[in-house]
Amino acid sequence: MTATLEQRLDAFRRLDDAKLTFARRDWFPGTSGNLSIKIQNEPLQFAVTASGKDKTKLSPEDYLVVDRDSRPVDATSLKPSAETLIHAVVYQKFPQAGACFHVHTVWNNLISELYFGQRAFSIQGQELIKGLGIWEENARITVPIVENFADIPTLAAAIEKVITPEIPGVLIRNHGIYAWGGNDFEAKRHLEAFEFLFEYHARWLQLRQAVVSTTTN
Ligand SMILES: CSC[C@@H](O)[C@@H](O)C(=O)COP(=O)(O)O
Ligand SMILES: [Zn+2]
Repeated sequence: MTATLEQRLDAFRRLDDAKLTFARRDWFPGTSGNLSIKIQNEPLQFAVTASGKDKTKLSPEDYLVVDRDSRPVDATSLKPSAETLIHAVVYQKFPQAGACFHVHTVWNNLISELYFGQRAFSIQGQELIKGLGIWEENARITVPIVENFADIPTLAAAIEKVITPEIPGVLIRNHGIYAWGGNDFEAKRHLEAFEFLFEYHARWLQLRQAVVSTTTN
């Protein structure tokens, strides 16, 4: 069965909302980033951003519906995001995921490079960890980091290997983050929580260094 027109339009409208919200935060520099919302699991079909578009704008040619192999479901001149395969991997590994958002920010890039040696970034005792749906007191989370392979099937396979149901996101070294959730509301909340934690941690390191320098001089 293929997605109905109503389902497509609903997914496109939700993608418009998410896109404009993230664009206001400058989360799509240089046309980077891609977004998807799942329409159905069996067979997998999801709406995804078209490749190379200015994601700060809306146009009638922003999204298309693709299948598990990243192939457009309808005849179209639009090209799906170059990174569509990563969305497909997330939906196939976690059938309960309903939306997947990818942004490049300075903070997620800094954290991904700083902690690439450990292949993971960990943080503990931050209230915003609850934004990831983790409510235990003084929780510690660990976000996996993968190499930024230029070959997308290689990158998608590396991501597939490290993502877990506990942590709804993965960092790609000096590239960006993929975050997902049960629906677009939850994926947005997860993405915002991750970005807060990255920025907090990077700023904390800077501030701590500044304080150490002034007290030792
Ligand atoms: C223009 S730099 C970013 C791209 O190389 C890519 O990483 C990205 O996020 C956007 O690709 P796209 O094909 O538009 O979805
Ligand atoms: Zn990207």
